Amino acid sequence: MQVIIAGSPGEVASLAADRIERLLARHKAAVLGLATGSTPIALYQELIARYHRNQLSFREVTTFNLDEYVGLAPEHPQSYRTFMQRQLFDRIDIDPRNTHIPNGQHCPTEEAAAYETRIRSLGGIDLQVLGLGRNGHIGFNEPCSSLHSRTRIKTLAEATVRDNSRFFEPGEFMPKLAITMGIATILEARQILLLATGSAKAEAVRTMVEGPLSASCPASALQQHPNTLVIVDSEAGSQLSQCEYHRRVKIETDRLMDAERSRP
Ligand SMILES: O=P(O)(O)OC[C@H]1O[C@](O)(CO)[C@@H](O)[C@@H]1O
Repeated sequence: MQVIIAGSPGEVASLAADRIERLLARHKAAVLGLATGSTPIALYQELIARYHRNQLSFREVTTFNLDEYVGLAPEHPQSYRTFMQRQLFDRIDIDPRNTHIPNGQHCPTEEAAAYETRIRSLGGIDLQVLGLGRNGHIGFNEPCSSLHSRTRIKTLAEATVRDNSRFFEPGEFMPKLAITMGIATILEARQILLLATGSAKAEAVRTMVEGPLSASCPASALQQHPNTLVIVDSEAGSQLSQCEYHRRVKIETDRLMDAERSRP
């Protein structure tokens, strides 16, 4: 697991966009795994800006989102499908037929199995973007999720329901169930990019990076993945005991990249 502690949420977004830009430069038809929540919004804005500057095209890209609320129609204002359309898909040149999000109105068991099959049939995910729940969840894999889990229905933890209630109007129905890629499904992505910003995520970041591998912190499963990059801002990284080490790794990596770029 490589950890980059960026100076600001804006830098987190820009470093993450660099990774995606680099992937698309060598693989125009890449398969991206995408996430919802507040954290990736700045990344999506950066990708949209780069698309407008003709730095990026999504014409041949395929996407798979991590999760969707059970019971919400795709066109529901709070569905993750609506979120993705508004935050990214409607603002870039992606072919809508290549964007995949579980359908919260289909039978969850059948939908989950079909989702796994669709991911596999398109060659698997090249790069998976992840946010991080305050309780250490990734996707909607709440604490105690099996580290071998596949896409399935999950009950949301109370903390998650509380955290995500900010997206719903007071008194509005908020689903307590979701279909989510499993932890084993996520770990099959060839590259993982986890983003976290703000002090509310500091403890979860520390447990994910430095804690024991444990189902109590589902994100700690990423310690087993051979190509995971965690990009946090200084607040989210504030509880890491190896802060200085991570900063030095970034300086050395930047130097190496500059040297690569300036090679004739
Ligand atoms: O970025 P936020 O809004 O803090 O959300 C963090 C996590 O919570 C979720 O939105 C689900 O609760 C995840 O998709 C995300 O990884």
